[in-house]
Amino acid sequence: MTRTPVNVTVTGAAGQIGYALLFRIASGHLLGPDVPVKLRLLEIPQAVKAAEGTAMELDDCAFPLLKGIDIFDNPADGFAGANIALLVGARPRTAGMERGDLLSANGGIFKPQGEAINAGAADDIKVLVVGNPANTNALIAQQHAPDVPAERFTAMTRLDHNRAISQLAQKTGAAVGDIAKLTIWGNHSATQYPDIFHAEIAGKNAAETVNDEAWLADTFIPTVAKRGAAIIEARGASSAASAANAAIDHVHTWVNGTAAGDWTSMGVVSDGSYDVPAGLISSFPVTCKDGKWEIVQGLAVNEFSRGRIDASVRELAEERDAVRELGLI
Ligand SMILES: NC(=O)c1ccc[n+]([C@@H]2O[C@H](COP(=O)([O-])OP(=O)(O)OC[C@H]3O[C@@H](n4cnc5c(N)ncnc54)[C@H](O)[C@@H]3O)[C@@H](O)[C@H]2O)c1
Ligand SMILES: O=C(O)C[C@H](O)C(=O)O
Repeated sequence: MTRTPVNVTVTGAAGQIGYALLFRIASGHLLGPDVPVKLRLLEIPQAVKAAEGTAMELDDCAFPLLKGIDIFDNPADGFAGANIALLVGARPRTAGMERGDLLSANGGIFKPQGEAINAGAADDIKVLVVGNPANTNALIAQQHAPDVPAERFTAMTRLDHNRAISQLAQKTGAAVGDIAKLTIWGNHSATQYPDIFHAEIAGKNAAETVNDEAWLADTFIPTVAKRGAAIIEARGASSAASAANAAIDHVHTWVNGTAAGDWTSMGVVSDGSYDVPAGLISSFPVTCKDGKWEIVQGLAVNEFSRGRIDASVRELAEERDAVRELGLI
């Protein structure tokens, strides 16, 4: 049976994450080896020519699953009929820019994109926001798409999740595949909280296995939370291939489900679980099944974790209040 191709819109397609992402989507890593895709690349007018160059390279790969590439310079056309939308393009922070300026500049991008998704995306649209500040950009887009169920808007903390697994594997000598139930809570920022108290290494509790609270507080958490800045310092540019890989992981898990006995981390609209104010887009432990996510319930939150979750959630609330004051939501 021939499947109808899935329309995947990628914004910021000519950027560095876009370049690392598009070839993996086209080769079947996003949705699976049997799912044909059509790519819809959205860029600003000045970058359309570069996106055309990437499209030429995609053609040159002769990917059997790639059924078409269209390039747009406006959100209305870019999101028309989209089943999956990866919102990567964003305004980076430049020297001297205050947080309010950054939120305002990104509001100018994510408000019209939310409106365009509301107006023209497919009924089953799923949105992943990668562009920073990812959680608050997702909130802005979601608030401007009132006809789309709020749970379809998510923000990426899978890169943080993967980073934390890798750090824990290096500390313990475990295989990454043996690590499960790790959680990133809160914001995709330096306040995020990578939590190993419920994590397991080959079925054994990770925090008990590590048994080193000083390492947890002084090495593990800051290393994971500041990894983005460390990559920028080392590479002279922000993470690209690992960010693209995490975006692939996020959507693949959302669509195809979490493994039995495991969960993942996603920035999702809070329903008030774990005392995170309802409506904020915060990272939680989630399971996915049949294309839907659910927050893992009933985890005990100790004092160590509580203060760190609260601090990151406070930052999210401040960002929400700032974009509200700017009239962006
Ligand atoms: N959530 C995460 O874990 C994570 C990780 C890494 C990077 N990021 C963020 O992802 C974003 C993209 O990173 P990059 O390295 O690809 O940046 P980049 O500067 O290389 O590319 C961004 C692209 O977005 C395009 N763009 C800007 N405004 C647009 C708009 N309104 N519509 C469509 N396209 C637009 C630009 O023309 C550019 O081609 C940044 O905000 C970065 O901070 C997030
Ligand atoms: O682009 C950044 O500021 C860093 C990025 O979000 C990352 O976590 O690598």
